[in-house]
Amino acid sequence: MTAVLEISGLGKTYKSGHTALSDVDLTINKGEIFALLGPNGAGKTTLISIVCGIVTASAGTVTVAGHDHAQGYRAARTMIGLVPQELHTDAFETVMATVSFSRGLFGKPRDPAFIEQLLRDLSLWDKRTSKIMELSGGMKRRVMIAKALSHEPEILFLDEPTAGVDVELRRDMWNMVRGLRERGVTIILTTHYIEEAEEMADRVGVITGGRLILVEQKDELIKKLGRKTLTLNLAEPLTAIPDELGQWKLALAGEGNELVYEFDSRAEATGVPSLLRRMTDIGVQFKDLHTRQSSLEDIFVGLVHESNGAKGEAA
Ligand SMILES: Nc1ncnc2c1ncn2[C@@H]1O[C@H](COP(=O)(O)OP(=O)(O)OP(=O)(O)O)[C@@H](O)[C@H]1O
Repeated sequence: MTAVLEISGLGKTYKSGHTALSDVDLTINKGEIFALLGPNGAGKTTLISIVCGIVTASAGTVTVAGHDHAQGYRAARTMIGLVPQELHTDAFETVMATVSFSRGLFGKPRDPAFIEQLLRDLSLWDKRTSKIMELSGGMKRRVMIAKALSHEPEILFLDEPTAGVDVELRRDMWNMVRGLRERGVTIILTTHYIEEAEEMADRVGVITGGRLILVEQKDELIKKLGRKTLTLNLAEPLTAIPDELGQWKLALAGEGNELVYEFDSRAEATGVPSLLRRMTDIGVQFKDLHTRQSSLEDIFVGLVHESNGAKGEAA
């Protein structure tokens, strides 16, 4: 695996005195899709903005494909495309002029065939002579993507790309992301839609309070997702878990009226059938049962909560 982006000891304290990032270390590999998850104000945009040269870091280093960000900024920045959260572009220009101009800004030679293909891929070709101000919000977002890709970057940052977009644009966006990945482009996105990260990302990072608290392969997270909880509503309450049920990881809840069993739903033997048989054998009856699958959202919320709790304790 080749590292395309290396972030080390990155920190940012704004002039207001607010520390938005603390000691962030992160390595992104070429060709991967990395999702950065975090609650509002976690520091996601600050992180992206530093890498894209919009905000200056207070501490740490950023290296883009071997180019040190501070010394070789131009070379580093040319390799990066950014689709920002906020849409800002010249309202009076046409789509074609806006996108072609962006390419020129990075010193790339004109390539009308490339721009045409890009506009076609983003369903913007028919709108190429329209002024930006005449476009719908979704179309404007497509223009922002076309601008970000106009200089053929190797790394694409998407900051909340699907917030407030319609289903069609979201689908197009993900098709585009998959297509770019096939061509070896590295994609780093922030999203509030955790299912999206679940579907698209190779790896996931969770950031909260300016700290990167977890970076993990999505498959690993899916293993965690595989955890299920079975709750059995008992016919008669229990005061303790019977010794005969000692081999299962059980807990009593609901004042002894519920028996809760947590298990790995992907495991070959979940232990559920044998547990139910054993309960029947020893005369512990249940009226009802239900299962619940933990989602990435549960894991995410739990992590953020834990981290905030730890901060509170430390304070
Ligand atoms: N220019 C600034 N001056 C002072 N504080 C700032 C500035 N920009 C951002 N912040 C603060 O830094 C923190 C991190 O903000 P950032 O925009 O990076 O978060 P985020 O994770 O992108 O949030 P969201 O999901 O809401 O976009 C927030 O508390 C924010 O108020």
